[in-house]
Amino acid sequence: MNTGIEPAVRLDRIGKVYGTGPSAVTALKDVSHAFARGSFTAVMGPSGSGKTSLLQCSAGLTQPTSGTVSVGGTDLTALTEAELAIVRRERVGFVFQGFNLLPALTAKENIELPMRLAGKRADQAWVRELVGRTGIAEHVHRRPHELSGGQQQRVAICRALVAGPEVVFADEPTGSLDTRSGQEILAMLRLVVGALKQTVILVTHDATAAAYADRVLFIRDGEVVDVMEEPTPDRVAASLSGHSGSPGRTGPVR
Ligand SMILES: Nc1ncnc2c1ncn2[C@@H]1O[C@H](COP(=O)(O)OP(=O)(O)OP(=O)(O)O)[C@@H](O)[C@H]1O
Repeated sequence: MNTGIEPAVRLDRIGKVYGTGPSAVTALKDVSHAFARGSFTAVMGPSGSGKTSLLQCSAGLTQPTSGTVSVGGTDLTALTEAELAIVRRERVGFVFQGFNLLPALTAKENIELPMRLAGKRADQAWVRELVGRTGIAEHVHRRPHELSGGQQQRVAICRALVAGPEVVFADEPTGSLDTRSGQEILAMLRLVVGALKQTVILVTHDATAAAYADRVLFIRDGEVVDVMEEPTPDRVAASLSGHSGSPGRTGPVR
């Protein structure tokens, strides 16, 4: 199962079709990609290109129509809904644009919530390390409305990491933040990848945000059309504008 070289997430020829008959919409076509452990990947593409579908299939939030998805060597497409729910709670972390913190709970209680829901106690040394690394240690007893947007997103990052997930999915995590707070959050995700060897998959529309990643997957019409290694904001922006014509491949599609 977990053989060291097994990627954090492997997509093998996944397709996703919503609906049936004449109204069917094909969101993903035959997508294959291996997300290496400890890597930071951005997923970019025009509106409706399939980014959210890719993320949802990869995270076990929805099943692909064809192909297989493995997280840490476990084939999610072979699991029951109850088994998938355990994978989502214990092996995958999520960070969303809207933070999704519970307003009645303190920051610390929000961070520890996934563990409580799993009937487990959060490892206090790990919680201290997370809040220390994300710079919110002195705010842990505040409730979300007493924190800035950037601080709330740091809390959400700690919550995503508390169970020691194999992969963290971040869907437009800076979408509701000002530029500076957004950059701090992206730097934080970068740090988490570097210091904690965490695997992060980031969906974004923003070339500057994508450039924090190790590589960028460009999606169009449900297909991976380009992979860029060591992206810079300028190269990402140029590649995005190039996609309105023929895609200029900058790396292998795996
Ligand atoms: N539940 C659904 N039922 C039917 N069609 C859907 C559903 N979810 C997504 N789609 C369609 O699948 C295609 C891909 O959608 P998806 O949300 O994955 O794209 P996206 O790249 O994330 O878009 P955006 O950047 O606008 O969020 C679109 O044509 C969309 O309309």
